[in-house]
Amino acid sequence: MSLVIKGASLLGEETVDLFVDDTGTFVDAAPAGAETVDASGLVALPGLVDLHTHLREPGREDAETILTGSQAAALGGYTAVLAMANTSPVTDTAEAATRVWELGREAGLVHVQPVGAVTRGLAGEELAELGLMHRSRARVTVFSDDGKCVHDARVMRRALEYVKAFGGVVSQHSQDPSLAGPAACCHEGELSGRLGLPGWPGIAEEVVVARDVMLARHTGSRVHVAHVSTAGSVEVIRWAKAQGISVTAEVTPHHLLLTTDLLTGYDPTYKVNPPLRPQEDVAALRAALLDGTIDAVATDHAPHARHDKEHAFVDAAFGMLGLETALGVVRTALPDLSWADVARVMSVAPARIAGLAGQGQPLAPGNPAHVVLVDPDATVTVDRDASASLSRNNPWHGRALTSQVVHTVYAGRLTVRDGALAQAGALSS
Ligand SMILES: NC(=O)N[C@@H](CC(=O)O)C(=O)O
Ligand SMILES: [Zn+2]
Ligand SMILES: [Zn+2]
Repeated sequence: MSLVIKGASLLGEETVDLFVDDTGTFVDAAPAGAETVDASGLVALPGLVDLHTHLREPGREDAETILTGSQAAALGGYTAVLAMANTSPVTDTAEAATRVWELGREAGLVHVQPVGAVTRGLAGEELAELGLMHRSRARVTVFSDDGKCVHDARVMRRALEYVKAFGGVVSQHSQDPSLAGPAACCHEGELSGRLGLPGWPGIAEEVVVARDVMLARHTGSRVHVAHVSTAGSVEVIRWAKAQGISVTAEVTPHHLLLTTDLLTGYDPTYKVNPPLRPQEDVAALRAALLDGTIDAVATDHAPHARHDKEHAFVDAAFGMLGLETALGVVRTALPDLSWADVARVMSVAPARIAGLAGQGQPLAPGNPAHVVLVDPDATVTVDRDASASLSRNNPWHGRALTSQVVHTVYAGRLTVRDGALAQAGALSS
């Protein structure tokens, strides 16, 4: 099906018509018989790209599947997601990575790009099949033990040396386990003491970020810092970039808007790794995103079944949903961010970091048609039950967020139309 996207405001600037042919490519004139999508008043951005998504398949299909996670992604305006490796079994072989990639293709709603584990079983000891995963059909280029830190410096050094050969990148979950162990669940400070919750100090993140940028310098390889959460980490990354070290970084929507004081009610919805931080850190993260020290926003969409999340705070699983709300949270947290900057941090930079050809490209003839059309003025009150995700651990429930995804186009096909999933029939046409 070819498309005419009529009257869209390109990155919030001039109003244009966009034409898509039946191969899913932008062209410079309306193809015969094209379907018209009314985009008047809507902002057109390149389809969003999420560097950090947990899809839970294989292993925890009660919490999310590749299909339901793809649906949530499309509703959030995404056309590509990187699926983290901490599934069961772990994505640590070419076969496992290829399977995730294939299931993503079958779902057909976004590009699902598997992230490969750095170490076998995420155990932090032996390297996983990095080269084989890269040479598989999935062409894995991003490797991460996310959920766990690659804390052994020798293993991290080896991994960086190994992926350098093919331009890969290691995305690190920065958490020194001797400073913040598995029980650590609340930003360490006056509040963690008062609440009696095990503290997760900012320094446990910062020492790993500092070590890793030095390893990146030493190896000449590329490191990516997942879910940066403290002002101290921002300082280290700013310094490293100024030295010309190949480091990139992401921040989550929740770390841009929510603060640690939400934990006073012991609501496990707000339990996440790394933990919510004080306002000073939130302010530093916002400033770092604006000045380019932090390259990208990544959701860290972390669905959990009720029976894993609805526990006493210390026993509940870490993580919160994010795909469907990310754009609204970014717009709400940073109302002055230009649409060009939204495109930069949510599409262009993440596509570049992950090396995803065809994603994060200008909406121009010759490029694949991955587009999101956003109502910039809408206010949406989040309802956790109106979600494509199988999980309900949504920290935004009941909150009003600015802007709404109206249509999403993936490879020239409408995956979301008028704010709802497009019919399967329309997808296959
Ligand atoms: N962010 C989280 O709190 N949880 C993630 C793991 C992770 O991103 O570290 C998960 O897999 O549930
Ligand atoms: Zn993590
Ligand atoms: Zn994660």
